[in-house]
Amino acid sequence: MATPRPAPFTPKRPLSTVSQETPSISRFPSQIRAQTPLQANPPAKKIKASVTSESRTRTTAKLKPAPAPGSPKKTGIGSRPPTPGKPDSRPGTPRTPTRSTVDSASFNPDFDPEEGLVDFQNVDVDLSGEFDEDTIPVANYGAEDKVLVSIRVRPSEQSSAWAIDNVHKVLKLKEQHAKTSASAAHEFRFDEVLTGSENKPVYNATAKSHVHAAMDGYNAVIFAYGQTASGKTFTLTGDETQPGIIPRAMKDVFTHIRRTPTREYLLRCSYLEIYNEQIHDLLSASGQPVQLQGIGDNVIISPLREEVVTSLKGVRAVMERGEGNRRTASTDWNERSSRSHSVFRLVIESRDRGSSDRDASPVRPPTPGGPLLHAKEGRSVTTSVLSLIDLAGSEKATSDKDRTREGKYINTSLLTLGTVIGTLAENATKSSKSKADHVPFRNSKLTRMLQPSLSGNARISVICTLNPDSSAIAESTSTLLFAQRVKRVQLNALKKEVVDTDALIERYRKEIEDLKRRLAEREKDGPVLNRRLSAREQIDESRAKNDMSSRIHQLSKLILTSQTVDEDKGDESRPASPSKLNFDYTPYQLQQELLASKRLVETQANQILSLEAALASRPLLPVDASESEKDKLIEEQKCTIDDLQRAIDGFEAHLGEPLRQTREDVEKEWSQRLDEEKRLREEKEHWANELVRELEKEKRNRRKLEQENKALADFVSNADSLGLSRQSSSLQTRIPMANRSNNVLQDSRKRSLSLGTVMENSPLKISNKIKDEPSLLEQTPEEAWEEVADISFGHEKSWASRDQGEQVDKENMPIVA
Ligand SMILES: Nc1ncnc2c1ncn2[C@@H]1O[C@H](COP(=O)(O)OP(=O)(O)OP(=O)(O)O)[C@@H](O)[C@H]1O
Repeated sequence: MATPRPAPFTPKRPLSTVSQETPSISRFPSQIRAQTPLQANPPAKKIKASVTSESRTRTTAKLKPAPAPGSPKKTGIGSRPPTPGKPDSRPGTPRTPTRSTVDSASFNPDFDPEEGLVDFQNVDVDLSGEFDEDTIPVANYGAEDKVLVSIRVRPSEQSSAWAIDNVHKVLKLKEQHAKTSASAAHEFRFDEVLTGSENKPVYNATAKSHVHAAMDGYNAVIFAYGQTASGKTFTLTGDETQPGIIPRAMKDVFTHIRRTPTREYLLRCSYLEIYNEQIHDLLSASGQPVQLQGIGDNVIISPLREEVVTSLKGVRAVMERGEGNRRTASTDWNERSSRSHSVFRLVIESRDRGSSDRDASPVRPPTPGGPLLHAKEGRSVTTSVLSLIDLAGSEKATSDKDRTREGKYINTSLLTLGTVIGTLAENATKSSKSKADHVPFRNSKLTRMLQPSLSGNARISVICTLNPDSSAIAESTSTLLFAQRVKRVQLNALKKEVVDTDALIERYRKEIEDLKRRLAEREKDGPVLNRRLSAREQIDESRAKNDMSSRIHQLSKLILTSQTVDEDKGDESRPASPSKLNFDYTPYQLQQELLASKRLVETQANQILSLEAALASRPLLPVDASESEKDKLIEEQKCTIDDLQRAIDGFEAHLGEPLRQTREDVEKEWSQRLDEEKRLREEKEHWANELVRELEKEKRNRRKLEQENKALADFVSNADSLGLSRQSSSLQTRIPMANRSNNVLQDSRKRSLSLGTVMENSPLKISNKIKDEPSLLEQTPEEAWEEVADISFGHEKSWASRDQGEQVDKENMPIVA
């Protein structure tokens, strides 16, 4: 049996406050609308149906009776007024690119990056009448370790089912309803219990201290939770007469800057939504799904467009653009129900402006629990993120198929949020961390995105919105139980700061200054230079200047975008180039972007090189290292030296030994050869001396023989001349002469024998020719005699013929003779 559908809460608003033509800015004050450039050209955005816009009630507005249960007014998307530039705004359909008209960092060569830095002098606070001008509260958020949980009960035309005690911050179900409800006995107590349509007290009680915590360097999360049509969007965004938490928070941010002359700030904002478990960047026209990367509590949202904002007006414009891209639809309970969880993020970077300013300025007291911001040279950079989350409302099944499907996703993620909060609350009560239960953060995109904050690294404020009607008691009780669980979650948020004074922001600032100086020089020389340049060169020069401007612009954006990550890197987290490509740019602008990116890569490559060089040349120990550190280093180096020595010894033992052996063997062999050669030489010298001596002796003997031969010849000739008997005398003469010659030959033979012995043993080589010639020593006495006779009587002739006919080696001459 179909249960009667609860009456939708659609309080009406007087038509005069909102016009049909400008529905997109229905949530902002009319005076703001007048200032924004969107007025002339309203941005493409999905809006609540005019009926819904009108239905927003003022504080004192009387709520009109709701349509009869069971017959909800289904306006539907198709029945909404046409939205300029957005023909089909159906949930889930691709969104038409929207162009930023904000004074956030748009692509403009004349953009001065210094303008991106906001301080107390140049901040545009744009104080409006409806905003609170209270002094900044210095809340004790530093000591806070619990989630700030508040209940906001929406006004209702019906009588409330709940007894509300604002003073004691207690809610209790009324008697008449308690009988049938499970929460009958429950009395719910929270940090704040708020009623009415005034958003200012809600902001002051639930968000203000967290906004200032974010400005002071803490991550802060403020989110609204509750059933559909209970007032989450109204609380966070509000309308033109009742700005919600987000516009008030933004206004407070700029007020804070104006009141803090000691620091300078850089603000970036992004806007995304989780629709059917897919994350979409509400500021990017690319339609590219956003991914969650990182490990554990380190969650990177990428690619995500972040826009530098320098004024409240700029923030509003960015918000409007994002709002326009949000998926909303009419449901049975809400004419413009949020069909997604939306997250508005503001990244706040700040740094000290220097000691002189600090001394002169009124200084806020240091934040309790947080580290001091002042680094060595007082230029540390503090980064924090303020997240403002409007959750989709939990709901029962609707009559629309698409809404039912969306509702399933919404309910699943809210259920996961509940489970995560429940587990965290349970874990907070456990004494040891090892007993802690696994927290299923990854079960939904919402909880995964909130993991760092829910794990404790953020100040959290939860505003649970209630529909006080009796028909919603079950949902309200569920919401209150969720709120109770959240209250038990333990927090431990710390400031996030870059203590290193060489932070990126500083380095890029230097580069920006350098580029600006160079650009100014070119501008100065421009007129003179242009006269000398051809038309083509002038265009090139102009392009170069544009490149420089783009580069300045790009760098100024880079300073602010350390959150993005290279997709290809997977889970590895590192600062990377931001994904800020705007497809609304003209081709020329895209080219400029490309050029600027290329140059950035080059610069970063150079920076890497110089860092590597610095790393390589850095001393092993700092100058002010302690003695123990030095001793330790010496000890380590000694160990290294010992190791090296051992290695050298090992080398000697295993490789040096064979080499030495070889060398010794070679040396020995050559030394033996040398000795042998020396010995042979000595022997030769010795025999040469012997030969010389023998030769001399032979010469003497020869001379003696010649003398004897001559004397004999003289004697014979004298005897012949005396006429002695020729026969007898010749015979007689011959005999003694023969005897005598024999004697001489015998002597010669002896001498030759001794010389022959010498020659035989001599190492000197004797010519074969001489060897073959018959020696006197080997001749018979008769032959010798003939020879002698021949010598006696024809020696002159004999020697002459020898000279002519025979080639006798002179060396052998004495021997033969
Ligand atoms: N405190 C309030 N005072 C006056 N009007 C309110 C209040 N809370 C909610 N409303 C009105 O109730 C209607 C539904 O509120 P709202 O859209 O904020 O609900 P929601 O919780 O965001 O719903 P959903 O989850 O479906 O998006 C709106 O028209 C809104 O103006």
